[in-house]
Amino acid sequence: MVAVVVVLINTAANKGEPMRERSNQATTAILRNLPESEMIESSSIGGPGFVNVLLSNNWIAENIQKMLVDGIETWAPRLHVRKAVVDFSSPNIAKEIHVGHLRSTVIGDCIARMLEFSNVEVLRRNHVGDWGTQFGMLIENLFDKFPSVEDFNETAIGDLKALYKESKQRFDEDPAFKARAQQAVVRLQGGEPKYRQVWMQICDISRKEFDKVYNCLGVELEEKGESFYNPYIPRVIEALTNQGLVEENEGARVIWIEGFSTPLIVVKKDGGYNYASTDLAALWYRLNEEQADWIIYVTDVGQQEHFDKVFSAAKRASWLSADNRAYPKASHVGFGLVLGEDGKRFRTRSSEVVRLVDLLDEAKSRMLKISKEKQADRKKYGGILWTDEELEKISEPVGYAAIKYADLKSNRLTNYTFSFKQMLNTEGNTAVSLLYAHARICAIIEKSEQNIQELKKGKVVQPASFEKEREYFEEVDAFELLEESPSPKRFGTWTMGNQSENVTITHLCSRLKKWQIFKKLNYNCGSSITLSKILETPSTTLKPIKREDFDASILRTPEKSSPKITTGLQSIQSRPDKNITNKDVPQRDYISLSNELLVSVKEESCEDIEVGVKDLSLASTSASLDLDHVNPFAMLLAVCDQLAPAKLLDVLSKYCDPDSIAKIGEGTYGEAFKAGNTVCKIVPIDGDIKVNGEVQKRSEELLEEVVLSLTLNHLRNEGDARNACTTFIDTLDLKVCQGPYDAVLVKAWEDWDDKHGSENDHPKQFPENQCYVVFVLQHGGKDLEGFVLLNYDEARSLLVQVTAALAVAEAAYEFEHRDLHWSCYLLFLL
Ligand SMILES: NC(=[NH2+])NCCC[C@H](N)C(=O)O
Repeated sequence: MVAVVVVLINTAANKGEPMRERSNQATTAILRNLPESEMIESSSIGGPGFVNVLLSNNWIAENIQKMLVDGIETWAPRLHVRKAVVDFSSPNIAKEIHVGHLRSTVIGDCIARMLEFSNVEVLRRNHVGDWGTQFGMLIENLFDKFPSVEDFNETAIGDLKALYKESKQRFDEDPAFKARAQQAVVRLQGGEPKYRQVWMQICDISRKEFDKVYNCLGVELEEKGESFYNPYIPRVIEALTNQGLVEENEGARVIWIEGFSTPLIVVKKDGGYNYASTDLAALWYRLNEEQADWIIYVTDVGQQEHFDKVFSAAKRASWLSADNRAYPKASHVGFGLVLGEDGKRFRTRSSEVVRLVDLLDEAKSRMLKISKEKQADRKKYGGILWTDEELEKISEPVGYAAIKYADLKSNRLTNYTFSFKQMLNTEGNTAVSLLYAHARICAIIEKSEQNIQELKKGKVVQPASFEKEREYFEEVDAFELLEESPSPKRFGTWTMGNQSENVTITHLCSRLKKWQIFKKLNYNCGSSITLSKILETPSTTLKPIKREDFDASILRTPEKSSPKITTGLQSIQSRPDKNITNKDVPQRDYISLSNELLVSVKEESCEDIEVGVKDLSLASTSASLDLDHVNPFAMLLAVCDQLAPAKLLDVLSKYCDPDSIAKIGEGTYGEAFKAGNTVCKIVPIDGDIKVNGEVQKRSEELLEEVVLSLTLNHLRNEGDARNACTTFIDTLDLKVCQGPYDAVLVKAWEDWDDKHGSENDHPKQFPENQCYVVFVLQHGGKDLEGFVLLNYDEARSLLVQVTAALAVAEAAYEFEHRDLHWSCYLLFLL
């Protein structure tokens, strides 16, 4: 395990020489003054402004071990804080709890957890807005609707949101109502029982809604709403006045704060208190009654100025120290807006505020849908099926976690775009994939049947070498392959392979590595080594590879493989066709298996190598085949050894009785038919109509594929031991055809359709002059998607063979398969 810490000293370091000079001095000074520490393995300058510090593997291993034995708590930082108030979530009664409050809830809970982890006593405060002027209009409106207080209850009050809307409209439009509402605030705040009672009922309804959200998110909060601090306000204002901080301003009483053009209003013109008066009283209470050392407020960045002013007033009153680092202290933790995918404020389609319960529900139901889709896959491939209850059960926490995680992962201070699609992605940096990884780790631990608690207490685990890590992951990959394949899961298939045989996959890796090193060493003196020899690849067996020590005596002089690549083309060049250029395919002069190798070569030759490698690439036809000057269709014919296109049935019937031809598969590319022992892949080309919803491939594209097949066929040349491998499917023949599907083919197509339901277009649609390329291939067996891997050895053997084949093809022809999926593997047992 290695960690590299990069310290950015000055981003402006590149801007000018003096700056660079200074940054160099700084990095050197830091390096020189880094104290000796067992934590640090080594340190170096990593460019202007950067110091790289490599953490010691031993130190990390020892500490992780200590943590495993003594518990993660021992890693808790020691803070100079005994008690903290985290003021978060804090929605407003009778108003909707919205996505802004969701952010506050998620971020605030996270801060509270971190402090709790650090052994700080945390007061998780829900500073709900339960004391605003909104209550006047709500209560007055309710009195109009239900003249008798006894009639009030939750069902009668019903939807608070609607009540709020209605009351607000009356308040704005009807001056008499407005006056009554204002009176009602005074009566409520004066403590009149009738008003108090309705107010409490309204608060209860809102509270229930808030609690639903907190339950879903697993967040605990203790409500101390604005109303709680109301009795403290007069005393606090009086104290501040006595300190000479409160002044008259335009009829209001205010505190002036340096640096702000408007003061902090603490008593309104009408003598009422406001948000700021409450926050001053709350701050006083938290400092003096609750004796908190650190008070943290989590709200959107829009409230930054409010808190700056409140904190500055508290500093002027010496409640807080002027030094921001000193305790007790108060901090505002702001966050950006939540935006919809349209870049605007997150709203419902009818531009209403989104209800948080609905939002959480939607995350759950979308997750359920995704889980069900995965279930359908498992059904298809024979995986373990879950019951509906189980699916339901996992969708809830995963869906909710997705929302939380997406929020926490985003930059706190910038606006954040809410996207279900992104947050519920099963891959990438999302809660879903993290939880999946966690579940897998748990499954591995469970399957290992080891007592983890006991293992933890064992002796210090020496830092694993990379070799071992790789070995481990290769094994895990083999397991994964087993699990993903439709293997029988219930039988005892999780055996670790045949331990008595001296078989390890590591040997493949170490041999590959040695081979690379040898190549590197011998690059300039011109010797190479035969990869297939080193690998001792079992070409088509599903038996495990045997241990074979590397034998340096098999070093050979590298003769490049290019003459072989071009065999197919050379046969074209000898044909009389005028359209084909006589341009020779460049000789393959450079073999590069890794960047490491490229980098190690002397500088002046780097460019040549790059050019060489480009020329070699099978994809860069421009270098090997000058397509600007040839007719690709003619070229295709020539490569296929034809003067004119053949008929489909003539090609296929070479291998069997036409009536026995059967369709065996399909893709958007075309269709596969079984003809005797071969599989004929028919790919329509060059036509103008769309086939299976796609534009048809052009001759030039097929030409590439055809040359590729021929090229890979050369690997089968078993007479030559260099880079030999028979793992790639044998291309027995290649033909360009023309004309519609023959009746037997149409019948075969329809038979398959009856059984499997084709997703492809009916071949009837092909016009008279439709062209195709037919790949006649060796029948390779069953594809991995449907193949049952029975044990670890089989999975490993498959991985070894595939890896080896890819390595051989890469060594020989720079071939890279960039889209390997499980229908690309065909398997059969020997
Ligand atoms: N002490 C505080 N001011 N806390 C934050 C309260 C947030 C406020 N109720 C709002 O919805 O924006």
